[in-house]
Amino acid sequence: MLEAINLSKSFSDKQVLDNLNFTVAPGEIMCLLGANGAGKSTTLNLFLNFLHPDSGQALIDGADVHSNNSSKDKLVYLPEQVNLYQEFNAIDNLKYLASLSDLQVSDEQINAALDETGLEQSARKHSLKSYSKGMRQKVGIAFAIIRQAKVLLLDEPTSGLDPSATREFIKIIEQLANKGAAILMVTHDFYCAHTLANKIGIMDKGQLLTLLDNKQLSINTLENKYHELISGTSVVRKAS
Ligand SMILES: Nc1ncnc2c1ncn2[C@@H]1O[C@H](COP(=O)(O)OP(=O)(O)OP(=O)(O)O)[C@@H](O)[C@H]1O
Repeated sequence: MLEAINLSKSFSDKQVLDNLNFTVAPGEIMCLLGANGAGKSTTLNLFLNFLHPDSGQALIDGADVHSNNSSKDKLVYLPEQVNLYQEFNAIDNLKYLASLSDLQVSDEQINAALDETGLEQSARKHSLKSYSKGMRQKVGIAFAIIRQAKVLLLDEPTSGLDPSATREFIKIIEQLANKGAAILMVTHDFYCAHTLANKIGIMDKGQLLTLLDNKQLSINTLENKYHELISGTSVVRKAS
């Protein structure tokens, strides 16, 4: 469970987050949409304890990430570019990451996690230098599987992915949510947000303007709501 309680953050005299409140329950996927500079990545950075809030709390399973270091053990973060160690192959990267988390993992466990992500067998022993963004992401997601992460934070995971890779990504994330992970994803991708999310928050200028029940929305309604809220305009699509 992920909870933002009255989270506020300023840089110098500029308020970039203003009293943010939301929860992401186990098995739930929440997407944050918003214009550039709305405060989405700052929100993730507060949950990662890379930044400290001026006021409010970022909680993982009820523990404040700022005062409880071990709450980060439950979390895996996938940045927009998953780089890892370029010279290592997928298996060695995962062994190394696991060792940093004091986890003992066998090759069988690593391969089982990579099987879940769909990373091809033939690619696993090649160095990450030769990997596409989608393949790197699968290695990052395999780490979340190995670590049995309860919380996944994703920053613009589908930017630069082709449609097939996006579809594969969506399937893997759905599987992780079905296994009980609480997932918070920052994105500019309406299709991905609409396909995956249970709820969608639209942010602007540090505020969560609305929290929508995605299952009640068509993608057109979502897009229109976004544009109405962010720029005061809506998009009218012609039927073809
Ligand atoms: N370390 C920092 N120091 C000063 N200002 C910052 C810092 N980090 C972010 N900001 C500012 O905070 C605001 C919110 O930035 P943030 O990166 O959270 O937005 P975002 O919604 O993720 O945008 P984007 O969609 O472009 O990634 C922006 O005005 C940004 O310039």
